[in-house]
Amino acid sequence: MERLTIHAAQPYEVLIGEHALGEVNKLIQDLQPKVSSVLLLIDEKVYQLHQQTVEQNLPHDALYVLPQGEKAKTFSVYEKAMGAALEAGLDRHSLIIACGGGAAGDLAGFTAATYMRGIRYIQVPTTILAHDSAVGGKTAINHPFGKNMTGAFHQPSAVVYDSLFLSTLPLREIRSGFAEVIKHALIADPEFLKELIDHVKDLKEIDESFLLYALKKGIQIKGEIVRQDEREQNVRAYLNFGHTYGHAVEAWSGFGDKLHGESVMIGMVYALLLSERKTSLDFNTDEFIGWVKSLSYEIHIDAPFGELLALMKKDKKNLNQMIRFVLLKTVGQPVLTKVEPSELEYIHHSLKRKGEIQ
Ligand SMILES: NC(=O)c1ccc[n+]([C@@H]2O[C@H](COP(=O)([O-])OP(=O)(O)OC[C@H]3O[C@@H](n4cnc5c(N)ncnc54)[C@H](O)[C@@H]3O)[C@@H](O)[C@H]2O)c1
Ligand SMILES: O=C(O)C(=O)C[C@@H](O)[C@H](O)[C@H](O)COP(=O)(O)O
Ligand SMILES: [Zn+2]
Repeated sequence: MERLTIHAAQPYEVLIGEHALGEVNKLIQDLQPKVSSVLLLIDEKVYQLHQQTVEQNLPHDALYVLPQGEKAKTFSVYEKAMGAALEAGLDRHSLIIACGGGAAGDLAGFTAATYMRGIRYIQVPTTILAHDSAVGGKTAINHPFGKNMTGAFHQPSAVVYDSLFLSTLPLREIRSGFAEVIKHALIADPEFLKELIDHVKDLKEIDESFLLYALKKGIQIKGEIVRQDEREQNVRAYLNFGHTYGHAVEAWSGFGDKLHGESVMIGMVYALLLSERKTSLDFNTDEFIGWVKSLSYEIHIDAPFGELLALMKKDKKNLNQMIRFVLLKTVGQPVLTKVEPSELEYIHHSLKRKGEIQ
């Protein structure tokens, strides 16, 4: 197990690797002010698969089981989680443990951010994707109008990322989660991207130690951006690479039909094609597309452009009614750029053509 530090205004540790869960008890005991009680909010599937491990390692006074995955990020589940916190009698020195993927983490984090105007929480991520979601303090629930439309910045007190959970992930979730690893490489580190392309030929067979290395690297990249800009006033927007079109795809498909990482991959390929037109991108996009297709990622969605545009018009990065996209000049050099709907429509059709070519 290793420890990384996230240098937010209030720094905190990420414990990552084998046996990290064994540290939770001590970690909670050491928190100041002393924790008065603990509510565990846990993804249903994770509880089913790992109940014994969870009961042994995550101390709690009350437990509330969340619906699986994205179904947890709704107003009605938020109300129920809040009710569970009230019923458990949490006070301002209580703690919430968020255990699950990004959806459970976002819902539990938002519950912690708003319970009595904010109590502490720790993240216990259980998916590959959650190397991203558990770190950085973005918490939220969805609205039919768009992803994460109600939320708060609220940093966890710690992140405990035990690799034991990853062994039960279905391939589709591995693929979805790995898209955010690729995102971290694209926005920050050409060497890392090269390592990913060289090592990862089949997502069913990623070497365990390489996976852990890649997750740590992703967390370090994200941590450095969060250090510079915790509340997305400037460079944090780069972490949103692939998410403008990606979130539209996710919302259009009803939150669940297309997974977050699957949608982000479509959004990243879209943003690369847009970069070719807007920034004279210095990158071999076709080679990249070949690689991600070989990993069985889809790179387009058959959705009407007008409906995706309406969703992109609600994106949180927009200013003064202008859609703003994170584009790349080259790998490791993102830039936030205003884009016209006509340019977006052109790329939507190019992407469809590329997506249809085998
Ligand atoms: N807050 C952030 O900074 C941030 C960053 C990236 C993504 N997100 C959010 O994260 C969410 C996606 O997270 P995710 O991909 O982790 O998906 P998820 O939380 O929806 O979980 C995916 C599925 O895997 C199951 N699962 C979880 N852990 C498992 C395990 N160890 N073994 C077997 N099954 C397991 C869940 O029950 C669910 O069905 C999206 O809502 C996205 O918006 C947030
Ligand atoms: O941490 C960030 O900042 C990100 O943008 C990370 C994204 O991967 C993540 O999906 C995030 O939830 C998107 O945030 P949003 O502000 O676009 O809702
Ligand atoms: Zn994301």
